[in-house]
Amino acid sequence: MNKERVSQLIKELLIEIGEDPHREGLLKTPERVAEAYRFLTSGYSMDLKEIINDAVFESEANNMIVCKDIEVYSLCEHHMLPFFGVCHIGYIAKNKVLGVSKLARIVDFYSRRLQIQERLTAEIARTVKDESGAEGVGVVMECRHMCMMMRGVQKQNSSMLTSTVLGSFHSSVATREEFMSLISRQK
Ligand SMILES: Nc1nc2c(ncn2[C@@H]2O[C@H](COP(=O)(O)OP(=O)(O)OP(=O)(O)O)[C@@H](O)[C@H]2O)c(=O)[nH]1
Ligand SMILES: [Zn+2]
Repeated sequence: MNKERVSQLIKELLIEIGEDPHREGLLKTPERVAEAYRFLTSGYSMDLKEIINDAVFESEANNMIVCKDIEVYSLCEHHMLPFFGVCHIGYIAKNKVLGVSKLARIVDFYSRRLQIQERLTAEIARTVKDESGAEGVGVVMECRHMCMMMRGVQKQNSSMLTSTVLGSFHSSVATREEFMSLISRQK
């Protein structure tokens, strides 16, 4: 991302919305916004191999591994407004487990981009499966979309639930139910 070019575009945007980019409070705003967008879209420039960093460990575990309530912050690709919530990931290992932080890093890799929630959910599931070699993966995400809250239809309390199930999570009702019951447990 060219920070100078983005700052210039934000300055022009400020003028178009009726603001004065020369007033004191806005002097550094174009640069701040450019920096914020650099972070919020940093997924485009991340390298998946670097993120995983070979943190895949031999394990005899062949039971279900679940990491729940991973925070998600993304931008909807239609309005470039935030959607945010939590992501739950489960997988059944096949002789290998992923470093647990890598699940959250995979979430950030795909969420720090312009997204729709359905694609984000599917990309996370596919990557967890590919990187861990798991026999099955389930991902459930629950998010609230600012484009539905602060504009448009203005619904403050609705949230969107998406899920992707692959391998044994797809073929076995019992596996899917075990996953759903684990992520529904109260702390
Ligand atoms: N399925 C899905 N839809 C999304 C997501 N994020 C935003 N949207 C929807 O994308 C749609 C875009 O609809 P349009 O009619 O083209 O745009 P709009 O006139 O701004 O729509 P409204 O939001 O209804 O005012 C809206 O229904 C949004 O709610 C997402 O992650 N998944
Ligand atoms: Zn939107």
